[in-house]
Amino acid sequence: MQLPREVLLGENLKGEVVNVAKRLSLGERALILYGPKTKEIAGKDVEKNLKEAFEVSSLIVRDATMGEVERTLDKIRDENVNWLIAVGGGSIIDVAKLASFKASIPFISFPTTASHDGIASANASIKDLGAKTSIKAIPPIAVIADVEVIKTAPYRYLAAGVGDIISNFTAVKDWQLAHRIRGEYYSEYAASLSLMSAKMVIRNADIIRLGNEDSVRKVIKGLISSGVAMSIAGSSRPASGAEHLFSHALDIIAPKPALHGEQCGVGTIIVAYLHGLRWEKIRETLKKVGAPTNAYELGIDPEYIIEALTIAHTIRPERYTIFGKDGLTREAAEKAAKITGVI
Ligand SMILES: NC(=O)C1=CN([C@@H]2O[C@H](COP(=O)(O)OP(=O)(O)OC[C@H]3O[C@@H](n4cnc5c(N)ncnc54)[C@H](OP(=O)(O)O)[C@@H]3O)[C@@H](O)[C@H]2O)C=CC1
Ligand SMILES: O=C(CO)COP(=O)(O)O
Ligand SMILES: [Zn+2]
Repeated sequence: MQLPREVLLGENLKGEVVNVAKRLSLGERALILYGPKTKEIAGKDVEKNLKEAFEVSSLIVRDATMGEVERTLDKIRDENVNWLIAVGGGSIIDVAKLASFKASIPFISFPTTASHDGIASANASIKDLGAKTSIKAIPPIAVIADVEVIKTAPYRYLAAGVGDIISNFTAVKDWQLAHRIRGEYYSEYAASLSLMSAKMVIRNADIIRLGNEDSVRKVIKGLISSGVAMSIAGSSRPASGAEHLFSHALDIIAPKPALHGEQCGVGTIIVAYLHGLRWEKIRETLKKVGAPTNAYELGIDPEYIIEALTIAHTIRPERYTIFGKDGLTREAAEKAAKITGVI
C-alpha cells in the first residue's frame, strides 16, 4: 500500500508548495497542470511561487481522458520533468495521477474544490472509449489543501463532496456482496475507514451546510480518509459501487451531466433503497447540506435517470454490485426512482 508522505490542510498554502517540494527533494524541473479556470483561481500563483525555486513549465488540461494523459506524458518526456503538481478539481488530479505513474515520477495534489475523494487516492478515473475506467496508479506524494482556495469554489462543490463521501455506505455494501457472492478480496480495515468518513458527514451535516472554513475542513478530511481507504484496498471498491456506475452511466447518456458527487449522492439514495438500507437518512443528509436529491435538482430529465439505472451494470461488468449481472428492468428502475422521490 502506498500513501501520501505529507498532508497539509490550512490557509495560505500557495507558497508552501516550494517548501514541500524541497523537503521531499523532488528535483529541479516541475510541470504544473491546471484547468482554464483553476489556472486563474490558484494555478498562476502557485506557478509564480514555484518559479522562484524551480524550472517550471505548465499545461492546461481540459478533461480526464487518455488523450490528456498522453499529452502530459509527451510534455514530461520532452522537457525532462522530475515531478508534477496538479492544481484543480478531480479531473486534473486524475490526469496527473496516471501520467506521473506512467512516467515513474512523483506528483503533488493541490485541490481547488472539496467535490470528490480522488484528492489523495491511488486510483485514477479516466475516460477511455466512452466509459470511465478506474486505473491503478500512485497516490500523490503530498496533498496540499488550501482552505482559502477551496472556500472560493461555489457552495455546490462542497455539497457534491458530501455526495461522493455518503456513497461509501452503498459502495461498501456492494463490496461485501461481491465478497460473499464472487469471493472478491475484501478489506475490513479499508471498509471501516470508508464508512467512518460517511458517518462523519451525516454527523456533521449541520456544520457543513454553513459553508464556512470549518465546513471545508470537515469535508476535506472525509475526502482524504476516503481516498486513503481506496489506497489501502488497492482499488476504488470502498468508495465506488452501484451508485457510481449510475453516475458514470449518466455521464455517458445525459446531455448535460451534473457534478460527479451530485450524481453519486442521488445514486446512493436509490441504491440504499435497493439494498434495504435506511435511504431516507441519506436523502435527509443530502437535503440538509443542500445537495441535489432528485432529477429536477440535478437538472437531468427523469428519462435519463431510468435509462442510467438500466444500463449501469454494463459499464464495468467485472465490478459486481446490487445491479447484478443482468441489471434492473425498466419497471424496477422506475419503481425504485419513484419510491425514493428521485423522479
Ligand atoms: N480517482 C478517484 O479516486 C476519484 C476520481 N473522481 C473523478 O473526479 C472528477 C470529478 O471531480 P470534480 O472536481 O467534481 O470535477 P472536475 O474536475 O471535472 O471540475 C469541474 C469544474 O469545476 C471547476 N473548478 C475547479 N475548482 C474550482 C473552483 N475553486 N471554483 C470554481 N470552479 C472550479 C473546473 O475548472 P477547470 O475547467 O479549470 O478544470 C471544472 O470546470 C470525475 O472525473 C470523477 O470521476 C472522483 C472521485 C474519486
Ligand atoms: O469516484 C470514485 C470514488 O468516489 C472512484 O472512481 P471510480 O468509480 O471511477 O472507480
Ligand atoms: Zn466518486
